[in-house]
Amino acid sequence: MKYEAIVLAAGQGKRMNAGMNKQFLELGGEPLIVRTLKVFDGDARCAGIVLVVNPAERQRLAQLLERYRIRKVTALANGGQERQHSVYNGLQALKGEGIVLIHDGARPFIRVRQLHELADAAVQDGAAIPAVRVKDTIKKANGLFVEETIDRSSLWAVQTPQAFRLSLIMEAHEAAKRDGYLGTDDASLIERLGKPVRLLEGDYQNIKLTTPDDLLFAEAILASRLVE
Ligand SMILES: Nc1ccn([C@@H]2O[C@H](COP(=O)(O)OP(=O)(O)OP(=O)(O)O)[C@@H](O)[C@H]2O)c(=O)n1
Ligand SMILES: C[C@](O)(CO)[C@H](O)COP(=O)(O)O
Repeated sequence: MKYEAIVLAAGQGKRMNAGMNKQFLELGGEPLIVRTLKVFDGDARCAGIVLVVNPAERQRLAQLLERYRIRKVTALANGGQERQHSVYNGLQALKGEGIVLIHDGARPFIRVRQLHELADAAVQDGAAIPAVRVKDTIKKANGLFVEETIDRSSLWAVQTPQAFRLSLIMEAHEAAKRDGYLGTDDASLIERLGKPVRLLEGDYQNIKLTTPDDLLFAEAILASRLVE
């Protein structure tokens, strides 16, 4: 079964501190956002991509799509103040049926195999997200003093793309908007409706480029993939 994708590129990249939206930073000679879009564009099961952009960067992104011959972007939607608002705007460009994969433009190392696993799981269960087991010991603190150590055996670090039945994620976003709820991912909007979200084993290499250190990790991942 095919799916549609929403790829988010409308952040500011403040934590990257690059003086520009991090989506335009070059990784192995190609802009980060291009690397991310290419994964979806090259997947036969991807029916179309809604790319969510800052209005001021619309033209620059449209030029990149032309230059790198990315053909599956069907719409450019305007981003919002927070990530959740950007996703909401992206959803408005889709019809309320089928499966949607919502992905951070800043995660270029997603594998096509995982896109398919997520889409298939969303067909079955309505909502499916990739996640990796937390490796560090996690402590809850009050200021700089430890309050407690959290049992990590049930803790997962969640990634994107997050896959949903379109009607379900639209309902969840409408409810969040109505209630003034702001989450840091899309699955949390489903959780608050009391509906199940399935976890799929993710990939530690599917990093989000957030701070300058992540550029070093990204170069290493890229180099390792060139020899695959
Ligand atoms: N209002 C927003 C905020 C974020 N994003 C996108 O959501 C993804 C994940 O967000 P994050 O890594 O936090 O990116 P930024 O918001 O760009 O970074 P920062 O918080 O450091 O400014 C990114 O691909 C970003 O472009 C978006 O489309 N619209
Ligand atoms: C959705 C997300 O990628 C899951 O890990 C993440 O929460 C988005 O990034 P942010 O830094 O929380 O905005």
